Amino acid sequence: MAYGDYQLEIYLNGLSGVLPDLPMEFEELEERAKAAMSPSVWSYVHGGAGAERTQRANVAAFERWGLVPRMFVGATERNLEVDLFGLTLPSPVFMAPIGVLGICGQDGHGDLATARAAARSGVPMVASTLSSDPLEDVAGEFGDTPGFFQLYTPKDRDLAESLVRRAEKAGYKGIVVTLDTWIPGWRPRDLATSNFPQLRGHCLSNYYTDPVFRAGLDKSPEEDPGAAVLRWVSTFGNPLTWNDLPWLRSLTDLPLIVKGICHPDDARRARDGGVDGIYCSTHGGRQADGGLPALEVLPEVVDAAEGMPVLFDSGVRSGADAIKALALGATAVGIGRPYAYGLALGGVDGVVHVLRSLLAEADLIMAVDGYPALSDLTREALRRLP
Ligand SMILES: Cc1cc2nc3c(=O)[nH]c(=O)nc-3n(C[C@H](O)[C@H](O)[C@H](O)COP(=O)(O)O)c2cc1C
Ligand SMILES: O=C(O)C(=O)c1ccccc1
Repeated sequence: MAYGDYQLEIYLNGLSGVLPDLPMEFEELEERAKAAMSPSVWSYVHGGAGAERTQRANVAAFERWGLVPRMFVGATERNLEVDLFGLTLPSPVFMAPIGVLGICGQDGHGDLATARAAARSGVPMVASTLSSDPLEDVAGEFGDTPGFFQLYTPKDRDLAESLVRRAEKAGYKGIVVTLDTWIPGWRPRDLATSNFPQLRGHCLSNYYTDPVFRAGLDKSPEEDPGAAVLRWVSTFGNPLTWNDLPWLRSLTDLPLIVKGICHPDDARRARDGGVDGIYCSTHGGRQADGGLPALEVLPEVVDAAEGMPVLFDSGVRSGADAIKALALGATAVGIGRPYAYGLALGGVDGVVHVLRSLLAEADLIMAVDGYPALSDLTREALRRLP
């Protein structure tokens, strides 16, 4: 079945009087998610760093590129399959790590719901270190869809190693190390309401179930939650330098992907340091304001990666956006906030709807514009607007 068939399914349902109960447009998705979320969760998910200029720039950057339509191609069959780290994925789309999925879901188990959506849609989830359910339970819901584990490298190296061992055992297919969040960025919205979910004990399940983390506590997190949170604060973010890359690399034989790379020199150095994938991202503008949009730096990062896979996120809101990132050289494109909104609105169904809609649009653009294969989507297919 082609991804674009979701369109026919929706129209046919309409003939029997059933209209989609989930939004078909991003603006409506956002609006309805806002109503479904508590004000604090909405602020945390929707907000970003500073005046949120980087966040807006990430989205706006897609407007500066346009795909050139090609005719007489007869693109009746599209192939969206992509090979990544020895896996064949059904599409070049994945769910970016989001550390508060637990509290986005209505039952407090949004990480599990997202993993179920991965199982149903075939779209891999990159599970965050910050999770309301342990990484083992999350992986238990993946079905046949591969999953990746995102590591926030703690200062305590034994804890880092323990988390990676657990991820390996649980069957994750790669480790994504996030480099841009060893310290939280300046977020005025959340500062104004002292809104930092982790400090209130949310989403720390991977730590609280970890033997190394627990061994560092006098009392268990159940007995003394306050002390456990303070221990988390003291170990959360390791300000890694290039000197730490050999150690990171030595942690696992799984594919190692570094997230937050936006400079070609950093991409080259990471490549030389033995990573398996580069993840170009500005963390959705949540960490630093006043920066370039991720899409702008993607081509130079791709060039520097010299054929190594480049994952991309930040600002992707539609199938059209995904197509542009792919044409600029991304191997796979990460969806962030949109699926968290889908989760808040409709649980597993909401996430699946957001993913299927995005993939349907991407597939239909490849059909309409005559680019039936991912390999047809090159920089030559795009024109830069003045
Ligand atoms: C609420 C929220 C929590 C996030 N938590 C994490 C996280 O735990 N680990 C991580 O690497 N990135 C995290 N990110 C960043 C995403 O992986 C991704 O880079 C970002 O959402 C992309 O921007 P976009 O959502 O605007 O497209 C988070 C993003 C959001 C919105
Ligand atoms: O909110 C985030 O984007 C995020 O990933 C994070 C995680 C821990 C501390 C600060 C930010």
